Amino acid sequence: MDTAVIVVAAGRGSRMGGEMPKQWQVLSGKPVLAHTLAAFAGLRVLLVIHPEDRARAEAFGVELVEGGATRDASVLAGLRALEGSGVEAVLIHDGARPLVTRGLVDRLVAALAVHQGAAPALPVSDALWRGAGGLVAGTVDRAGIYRAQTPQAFRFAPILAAHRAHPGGAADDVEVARAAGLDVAIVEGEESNLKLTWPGDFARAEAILKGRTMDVRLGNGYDVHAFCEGDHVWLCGVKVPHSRGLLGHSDADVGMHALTDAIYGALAEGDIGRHFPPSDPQWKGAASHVFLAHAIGLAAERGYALGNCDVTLVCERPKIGPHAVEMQTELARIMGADVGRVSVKATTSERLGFTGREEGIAAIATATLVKT
Ligand SMILES: Nc1ccn([C@@H]2O[C@H](COP(=O)(O)OP(=O)(O)OP(=O)(O)O)[C@@H](O)[C@H]2O)c(=O)n1
Ligand SMILES: C[C@](O)(CO)[C@H](O)COP(=O)(O)O
Repeated sequence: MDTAVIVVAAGRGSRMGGEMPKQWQVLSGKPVLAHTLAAFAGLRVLLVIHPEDRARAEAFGVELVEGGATRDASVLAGLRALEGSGVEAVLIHDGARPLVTRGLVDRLVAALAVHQGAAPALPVSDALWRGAGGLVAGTVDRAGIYRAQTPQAFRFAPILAAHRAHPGGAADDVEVARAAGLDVAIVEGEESNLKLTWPGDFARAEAILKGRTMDVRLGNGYDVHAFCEGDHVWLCGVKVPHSRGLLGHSDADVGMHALTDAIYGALAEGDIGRHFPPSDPQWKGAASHVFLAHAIGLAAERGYALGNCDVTLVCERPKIGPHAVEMQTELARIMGADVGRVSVKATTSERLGFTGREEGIAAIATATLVKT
């Protein structure tokens, strides 16, 4: 199913307090929302913001839409913005839940194959009381009582219709869905997936992040393509005019192939040939962004985001320098990564060897993947 994510972040965080709304405050060195968005790397993300936050939100490089005065209104603004885009499923997530994991996201998406909705929750384990005037006034039966979390996942058309029909004031999107008669499966939530609500929650979140073990993977890739007749070459997603072309089963983008193999390498997942066999005619002439998007998507499925990558093109000509920034920008766009994490550079081989004789272009790439 074509899936998008709506991250609602238009609230003002009145219970948290502070100089700026909680989703913009710093948690372990970066804004809360930067943690939240990292969990959805590789997916289409729509960030619902307060109009006052537009300037700082633009730095994330995701689609933005302005929210409303209530959470319901903000979710509806996000759903409306996705209408007509072909999205079939949507995950609706609180920007104020920065510790969501990719594993939870995957379990929710899987549940949507059999249900109209799926949402994470944990059973209540403490006794529940009713209180009045500072005294215990009664006990509430906790059997079958759950603590609801987000992301809450739905098939797109029914949840849009449900939100349109709802009068407002719902606690969450599951309440809206159920009011419209949708079935919503309970998926096991995660204790760490807390919502930053009160001042003490930042310290809890910091402690959880510290406790998550650092898991960094490193991969390398190397590729070569020979020159042939032609008037341009594709390098790192950019069409570069040249007196020759590059020979290959796909578009022969040697830089993007090396980077794709570096990501597969970091995942111990072989190389492009394993996932897109050259013997398969459907990949003939394929644009190489398909391969790179697949590799980074596989990384995201396993819970990894790009740490950084570095591609070196080895050729006498064409000159790469004038195109390097455009190449970095294009690779970052395909991978849903910050452009500051993507490097493209070049070297000649001092006229030595096959690259020196201008028989072809070689590329090497390194990539790190970081567990989110
Ligand atoms: N008008 C609103 C209100 C809330 N939210 C978002 O909904 C999520 C959950 O809401 P909550 O924790 O209640 O956030 P706030 O409304 O910001 O907090 P408070 O109620 O303390 O003001 C948050 O990510 C928040 O930014 C939103 O997008 N639009
Ligand atoms: C949607 C939600 O996170 C589910 O637990 C929650 O209901 C929203 O937060 P609020 O504190 O109720 O506004």
